Amino acid sequence: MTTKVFVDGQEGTTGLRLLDYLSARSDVELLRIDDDKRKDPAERGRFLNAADVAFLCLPDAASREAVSLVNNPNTCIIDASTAFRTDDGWAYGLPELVRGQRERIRASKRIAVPGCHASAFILAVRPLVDAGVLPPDYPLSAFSLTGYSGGGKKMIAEFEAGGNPRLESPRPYAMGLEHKHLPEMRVQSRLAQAPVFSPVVGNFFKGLAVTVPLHVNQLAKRVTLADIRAIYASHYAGEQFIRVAPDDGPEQLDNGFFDVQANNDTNRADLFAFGNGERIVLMARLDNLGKGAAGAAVQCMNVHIGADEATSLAA
Ligand SMILES: NC(=O)C1=CN([C@@H]2O[C@H](COP(=O)(O)OP(=O)(O)OC[C@H]3O[C@@H](n4cnc5c(N)ncnc54)[C@H](OP(=O)(O)O)[C@@H]3O)[C@@H](O)[C@H]2O)C=CC1
Ligand SMILES: CC(=O)N[C@@H](CCC(=O)OP(=O)(O)O)C(=O)O
Repeated sequence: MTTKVFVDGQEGTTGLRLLDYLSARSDVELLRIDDDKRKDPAERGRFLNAADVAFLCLPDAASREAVSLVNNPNTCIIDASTAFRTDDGWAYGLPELVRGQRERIRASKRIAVPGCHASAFILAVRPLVDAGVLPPDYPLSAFSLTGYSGGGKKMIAEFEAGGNPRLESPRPYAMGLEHKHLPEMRVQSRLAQAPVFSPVVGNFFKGLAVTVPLHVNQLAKRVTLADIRAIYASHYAGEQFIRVAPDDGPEQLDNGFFDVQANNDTNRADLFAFGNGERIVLMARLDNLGKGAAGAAVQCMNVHIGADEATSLAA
């Protein structure tokens, strides 16, 4: 039996990537809207209601509109936008979050795909909160290094047009400390307050790494780097898309340098703990268009329809 799939936002960065993943699949029938009607709400509504799975790869407002157009109770919506990620009526689309999350994704007809920075942050932080190491009221901060494809078509065009020397060096942004991923970071990590979060976009297409600094003497209990790696290994035991770095050796660091792009073209997230025993940084790395967006959306569909979770995805 094939699954009828519609991608609303098929011409955008995430939408095009999703179509790449899906077009090779024999278990999926892609419903394609005519290009000149792709922003026509009536036509979108027809396609959304004809789909078993509808991916929304749209700005938040257009996602909300798409949801309002769906009246078929069988249509499962998998939304890549920020609109519903902390909404109780939606399953958070991170199957590895905690035991039981896959069942939520399987059972729900409304699935919100996590933000790219948020995915990395939550994967690094949530296990330590659940293990009682990181107090929920710890004053966390974090920064993220990301490729420019995270900014969608507009930012890609700016970087690729060339001729702007200001885009050559890394650019910190969201300086008002109100980045749109803060609510999901707080809620899905079970923190009392949002972190001070500073993203930095660099002159490379894709790849993302979030860094979370910790003072060991401020934690609820003293832990070593090995303890943190063991907590990760236990939390993510059996997870094919999560890799826990076992040490800080040359496999993890290239002459002491960290490679932000090493997970590109995979759906994998790598987790690290570095430091000197007193001062620690947690790091999580992923492809912002893979596990950070389209890969995660496909993984959610695989879980929801009961397909092999790795179909179309590289670990
Ligand atoms: N890029 C990334 O790394 C990630 C993005 N996301 C999220 O995914 C969503 C899409 O992002 P991204 O692909 O980067 O964005 P893009 O700007 O690349 O693409 C958005 C697409 O939506 C189309 N669109 C806009 N309004 C409407 C409408 N009313 N009806 C139908 N189509 C519409 C746009 O059309 P047009 O081509 O005419 O502009 C465009 O093709 C966003 O919510 C974003 O937050 C999530 C995770 C990561
Ligand atoms: C470089 C850049 O601008 N990145 C985007 C994040 C893209 C993403 O994953 O977030 P959403 O799914 O919430 O869009 C940003 O920081 O807003």
